[in-house]
Amino acid sequence: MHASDIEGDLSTVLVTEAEIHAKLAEIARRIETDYAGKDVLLVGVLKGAIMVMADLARELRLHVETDWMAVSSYGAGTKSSGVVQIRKDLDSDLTDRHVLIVEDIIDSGLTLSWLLENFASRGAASIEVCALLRKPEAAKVEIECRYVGFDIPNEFVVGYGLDYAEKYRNLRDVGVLAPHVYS
Ligand SMILES: O=P(O)(O)OC[C@H]1O[C@H](OP(=O)(O)OP(=O)(O)O)[C@H](O)[C@@H]1O
Ligand SMILES: Nc1nc2[nH]cnc2c(=O)[nH]1
Repeated sequence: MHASDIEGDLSTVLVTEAEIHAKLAEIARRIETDYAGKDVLLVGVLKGAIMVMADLARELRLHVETDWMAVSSYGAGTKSSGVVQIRKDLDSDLTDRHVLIVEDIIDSGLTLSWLLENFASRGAASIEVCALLRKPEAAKVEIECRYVGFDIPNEFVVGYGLDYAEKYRNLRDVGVLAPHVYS
């Protein structure tokens, strides 16, 4: 069975692999300009950001370091609990670092709002956010996000790192699951 057969579980493809790669290339050019002459620390938020991190980092013609943070507010379901837990903290000291947080999605904004406040106390020189997807209609808090890939409708999406019950992260496109998957 080929991995792309799981694409059959999608009712709608919202963003294709090709669109994602074109957008990450655009964002990478902006980051190269904005951070010229600076060392950047890319902080990926596990697990959803694995694909964005891998593709964005390889697209950048800059020296970057990478680190990972694991936080969770979603558990196994499709609704944010609003309670953010640290599952894995950073290995790096953020003092005087130019930090670019790499996220797959901003939904309610609660995860990033919490992360930004947490990072602000660690002495970074700058903190910015890059998110591949954003759901404007779902925002419970406003997040200043310097680099946004796509604004999408307020629907639960999977693929390109985003899961449903830990599955579908390996889909190449981003889409909405068909109703039969939930039953
Ligand atoms: O804006 P919010 O409503 O806070 O949602 C965004 C967060 O939700 C997802 O993580 P999740 O907790 O599902 O963990 P995962 O990345 O390990 O799947 C996603 O990766 C973001 O971190
Ligand atoms: N898989 C998935 N995780 C999320 N976390 C916050 N929003 C979403 C979403 O739409 N899909």
